[in-house]
Amino acid sequence: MSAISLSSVTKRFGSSEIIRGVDLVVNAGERHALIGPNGAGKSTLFNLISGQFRPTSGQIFLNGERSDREPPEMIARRGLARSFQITSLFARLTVFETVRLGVMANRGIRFCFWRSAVSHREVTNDVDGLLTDVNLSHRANVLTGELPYSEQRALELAVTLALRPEIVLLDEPTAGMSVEEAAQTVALVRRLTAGRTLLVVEHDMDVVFSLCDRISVLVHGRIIASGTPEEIARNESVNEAYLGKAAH
Ligand SMILES: Nc1ncnc2c1ncn2[C@@H]1O[C@H](COP(=O)(O)OP(=O)(O)OP(=O)(O)O)[C@@H](O)[C@H]1O
Repeated sequence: MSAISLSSVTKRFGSSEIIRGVDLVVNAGERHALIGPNGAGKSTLFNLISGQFRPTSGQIFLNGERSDREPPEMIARRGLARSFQITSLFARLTVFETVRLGVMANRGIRFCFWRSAVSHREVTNDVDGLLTDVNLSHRANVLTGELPYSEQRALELAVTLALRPEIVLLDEPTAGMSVEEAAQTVALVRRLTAGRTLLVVEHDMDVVFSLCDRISVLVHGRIIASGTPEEIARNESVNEAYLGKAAH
């Protein structure tokens, strides 16, 4: 069963075709990396899957059902969450308050929060659980803007997971991190995405090859290969178009 499936998807901005006929399948429960050079269209593809953009042509399916005509809120309700760089938005909120916004949004989406009186305790328990999951319990009362960078990214993960998604889209979760921080983040992402489907854009090939079950390579708006890390590592056109250069 595919969690995400794209069929002949294109996206134009004015006269430039950025996504040029993408077929992509992300199986339910797998961790799938989307890699490719700068400007290949990876963020655009994320925006198409999460409903921020509509394809110019082609079709997108989530869990087998067409999704490309639906707005982002509807797609979130279908169980897809993507990470956002939220920490600059909520710099004056504490870590606890920031995660609570995510929990409240999720309850609003799923349980008609405005109608049912959900107890303060339930929300607090959810927030505490998420903070424990991302190892930020000890930071609950710190202002978001004062967290060190890697903890800001962990906080984004907590807010993304507050939506209790089946499908998670992460955009460069280890960008700007030291080797040690990146390794910790990989362990965290691995643990927190167990039992879910993950599609991740990532430039660090160590992260990609250690975290993901399958990899798709996007070059100039086209998927030039999809396969296991081993298949991708020995694919000649991938090495020519991307990995060789990345290694270089
Ligand atoms: N809203 C837009 N309007 C016009 N052009 C856009 C828009 N969004 C993206 N593009 C163009 O699409 C191309 C692909 O951009 P995109 O950000 O998707 O690439 P990327 O693979 O994510 O790159 P990077 O790895 O550098 O983040 C770029 O040339 C960009 O300028």
